[in-house]
Amino acid sequence: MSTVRAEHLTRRFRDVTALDDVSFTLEENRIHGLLGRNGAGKTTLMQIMTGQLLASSGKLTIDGKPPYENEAVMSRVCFIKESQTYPQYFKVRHALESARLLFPDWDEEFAQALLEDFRLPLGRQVRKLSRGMHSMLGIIIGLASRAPLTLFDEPYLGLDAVARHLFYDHLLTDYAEHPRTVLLSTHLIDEVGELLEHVLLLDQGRMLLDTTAEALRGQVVTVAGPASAVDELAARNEELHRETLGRYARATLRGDFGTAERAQAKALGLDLEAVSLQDIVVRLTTAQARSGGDATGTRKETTR
Ligand SMILES: Nc1ncnc2c1ncn2[C@@H]1O[C@H](COP(=O)(O)OP(=O)(O)OP(=O)(O)O)[C@@H](O)[C@H]1O
Repeated sequence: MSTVRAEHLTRRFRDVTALDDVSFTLEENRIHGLLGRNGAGKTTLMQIMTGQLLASSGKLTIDGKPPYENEAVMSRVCFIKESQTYPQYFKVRHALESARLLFPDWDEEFAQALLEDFRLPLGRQVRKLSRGMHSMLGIIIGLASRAPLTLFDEPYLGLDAVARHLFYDHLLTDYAEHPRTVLLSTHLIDEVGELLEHVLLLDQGRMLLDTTAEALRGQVVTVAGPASAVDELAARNEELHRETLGRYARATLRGDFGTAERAQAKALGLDLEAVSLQDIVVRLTTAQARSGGDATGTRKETTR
């Protein structure tokens, strides 16, 4: 178990504000998704969490302690990133042996089972692995580490659909038996929609969304029907997107879509459609750009 707390975290790189006053909590033993467009600040945040970077200001703690140069904290953290490098001579076997030494909760039997499932050859030199096989190695280490805080930063570059689903299945099954805090950053949002219990959405360094997946489903809906009825509902909710065809409109709205609001929409003759996590992310980040974000890493206001 591991809890991560960030308070007013900011990280600047010269004129770029990669993280801008970000506060959130990762509750222990949950699978969190870290979403956001390219350059949103996801990797920067994970680097601060793993003590590879210092914040310019603000505070981040893991179980109450800062991770930077803190071996006791870092022994409980596994960070799997796409750009992981290994010594030139390393074979898959060596990478797994190092991981076994590094992670106190390492499960060798599980690692061997994963190797078989992913069909990764133990004796192959890591530098000769294909792009997807390289990702598999990271995923195997991330899963078998059983680290109380496991971070996956875009872990599956080059992985085919079968291997990606193997990863999702193993993560869910193993997590059910050995709960831990997981943070997964990905652009394949629809694929992980069902996996995530909590969603964090970064946009130009700011936290646009920090909510449970369940709450989010009740917050964003698409309504379709007579434009006047859509207008009525849009007047008391945040409108993220709209398409109009004559007197017919279809709008994605954000608000509190509980039983009463849904009944009201039905009574107005509107159809309600669920919105996929990917569409929610696209709509929120596009609405954000329209409402005053700029391309330099700063933003004027949030939609929260
Ligand atoms: N070492 C650095 N020096 C200067 N700018 C940096 C550095 N690291 C990150 N940045 C900038 O900070 C911003 C956030 O980058 P980051 O890598 O955290 O984004 P990301 O959300 O992980 O993006 P992607 O999804 O494309 O991997 C970007 O504008 C990036 O150019």
